[in-house]
Amino acid sequence: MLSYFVQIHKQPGNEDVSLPRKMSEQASGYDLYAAVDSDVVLEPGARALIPTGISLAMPDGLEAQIRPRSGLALKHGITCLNTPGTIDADYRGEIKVLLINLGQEPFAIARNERIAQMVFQAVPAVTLVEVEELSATVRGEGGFGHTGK
Ligand SMILES: O=c1ccn([C@H]2C[C@H](O)[C@@H](COP(=O)(O)OP(=O)(O)OP(=O)(O)O)O2)c(=O)[nH]1
Repeated sequence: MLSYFVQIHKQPGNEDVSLPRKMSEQASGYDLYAAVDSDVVLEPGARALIPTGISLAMPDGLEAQIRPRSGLALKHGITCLNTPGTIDADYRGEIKVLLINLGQEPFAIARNERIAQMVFQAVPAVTLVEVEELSATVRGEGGFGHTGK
């Protein structure tokens, strides 16, 4: 199993906000906690950028993905608008979560509430090489449902 050390830093004023946490031993995601000063109410259809109070330093070759929590999505229609959100290895700013309320009722996000999850992924080193022609395949240019139902 690949293993990495990732540095985590709490933004000042957020000592009380939980660090990202795995809720079971083999969970893929670390739950992220809202570092809002007071409740943020998301009206149906509204979106908001929710701070988490943390920033990271990952080794080169790693990214973090911000993904929705299925329970919030099922019960309240709360999901991430840009999912999965991409946290780059060289980003040192506060991690924020762009939530949207696709439900029918207003939803209040409280300080220290679990709002999303963060999954670390290895990113291969890729060099794009421009060529005049691409190698042939059976599929060719077929896509967007060309194989039918
Ligand atoms: O859900 C997210 C997505 C991104 N980010 C931060 C980390 C990421 O490294 C940076 C830039 O994200 P992205 O590349 O998605 O944004 P962009 O719209 O392309 O902006 P930029 O020009 O700053 O790269 O913003 C978050 O905190 N949460």
